[in-house]
Amino acid sequence: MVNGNMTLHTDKYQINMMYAHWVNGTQNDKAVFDVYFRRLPFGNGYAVFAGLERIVDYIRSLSFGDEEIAYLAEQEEHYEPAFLDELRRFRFTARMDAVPEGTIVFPNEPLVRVEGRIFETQLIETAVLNFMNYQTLIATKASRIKGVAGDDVLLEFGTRRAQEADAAVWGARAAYIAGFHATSNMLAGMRFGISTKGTHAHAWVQGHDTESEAFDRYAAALPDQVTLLVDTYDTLASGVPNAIRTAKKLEAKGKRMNAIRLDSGDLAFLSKRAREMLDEAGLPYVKIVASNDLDETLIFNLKAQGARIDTWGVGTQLITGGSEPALGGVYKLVAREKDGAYVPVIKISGNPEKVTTPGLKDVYRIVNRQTGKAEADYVALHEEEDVRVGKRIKLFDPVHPYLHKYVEGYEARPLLRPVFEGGELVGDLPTLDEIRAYHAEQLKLFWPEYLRKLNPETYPVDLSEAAWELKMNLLHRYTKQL
Ligand SMILES: Nc1ncnc2c1ncn2[C@@H]1O[C@H](COP(=O)(O)OP(=O)(O)OP(=O)(O)O)[C@@H](O)[C@H]1O
Ligand SMILES: O=P(O)(O)OC[C@H]1O[C@H](OP(=O)(O)OP(=O)(O)O)[C@H](O)[C@@H]1O
Ligand SMILES: O=C(O)c1cccnc1
Repeated sequence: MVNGNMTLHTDKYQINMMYAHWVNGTQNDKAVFDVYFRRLPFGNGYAVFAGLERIVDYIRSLSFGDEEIAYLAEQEEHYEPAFLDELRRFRFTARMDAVPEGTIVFPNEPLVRVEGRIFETQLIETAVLNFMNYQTLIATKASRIKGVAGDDVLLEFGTRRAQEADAAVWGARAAYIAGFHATSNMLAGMRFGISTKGTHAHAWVQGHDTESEAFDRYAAALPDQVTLLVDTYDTLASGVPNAIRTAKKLEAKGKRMNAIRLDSGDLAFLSKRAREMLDEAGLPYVKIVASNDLDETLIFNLKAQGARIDTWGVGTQLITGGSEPALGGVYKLVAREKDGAYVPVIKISGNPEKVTTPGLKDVYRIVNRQTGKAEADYVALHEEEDVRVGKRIKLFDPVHPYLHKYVEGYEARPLLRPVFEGGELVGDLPTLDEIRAYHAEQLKLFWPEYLRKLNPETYPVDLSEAAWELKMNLLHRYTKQL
């Protein structure tokens, strides 16, 4: 884990901009930033928002101490002593709103909104994105795996392959949010209260004269949690028969063996055959755990092949994001204070997807009262009343505005909730188990078409007419100036 003061866990350009604001006397001007991502990972139809708890921990501990100040002074001779004194007095006094962890989220909607002095709101960009991008990516991958595993047990085994310690520990938490049952990482277990599970490695078997001696000794040491790894030499010829013998000895002592673990070879064939052998030996209660570079595609295929696997141990492909190593979340300025009031700002790009949506905005989940299902997310300017009071609104696709419909009688659920006000945390954060339960509940809000793993339907994220017009007006203003 990155230990100690994380205040300098930021890009140098943030400190440079803070300095330039300070030099120009604009450091107290207010600014509004939106955090969002533009593209869903893994071809999935949704993402699972995670990372807020770490963001909150980080913000609450922000402070430039002697070591940080001395380092900055040494790094940049232009940083004047009075600027460094200002940093010493730094306190986070801004407002932050965010969607709760575990929320199902979509591209181009604000997930975190930060509003306050530019001096503070600029500093935190890097760390906020770092935490949110990684944890949201892993929670989303875990959710895909959970989606195919159904009620089977899912164990997070990734630590040894994670991109270093923080990723392992926070990744284990993200996986748990999305429905994993336990982790092998003891630090994650201790820190977050996630249940921990473990079998044994090949080294245990290799470290004995015979496989059966290894199994018996392990069972004698931990008789209530015996899961034996059966593939060190030959799964069907020696591993499973030896495990059966050990299970019978345990029965004689009034104990029941938990499981065997398969870690190589054809997992469908081996699990079916091992199941038969265990059943024939009168051990129907002994479960089968499988591991070996598993991901959602393999688990789906193994189930389709009729594999008799009860528990899936998933490591590398989960904790690293597998095919997608990063979520591309961004932190964009959407309004700034001018003459005491907010003015919306825009970032223009040749790529229409990269044009930002200006203004202080809220996002609502529009839920159909008849079906209880979410119809669209609706991004509106903060001052707009219609959606808040349930008036008729126009839902249209911002890329193809002619595709539209009107809705009324809906329920509009605000997604952004206050997290900090005046720099103070608003209320308690939910517990990890509350987050996990909330996430599972959230999934029921969506039609299965949006949740399927392969070629899901695109869930609409719409702009209000006012938000769309503001965007178009600013676009035209700046393109005309060019
Ligand atoms: N029935 C199956 N259908 C599809 N993929 C499978 C099946 N059984 C196993 N796999 C996957 O195939 C990949 C290769 O497994 P395999 O055991 O052949 O090679 P390996 O990992 O090199 O084995 P070992 O650990 O003995 O070196 C793994 O990701 C494994 O999960
Ligand atoms: O396969 P993953 O999803 O990453 O799950 C974790 C892997 O870690 C262990 O293997 P080990 O470190 O001994 O390496 P190996 O089995 O790949 O040789 C375990 O036996 C799993 O195979
Ligand atoms: O407990 C296990 O079987 C385990 C833990 C971490 C990695 N691979 C396997």
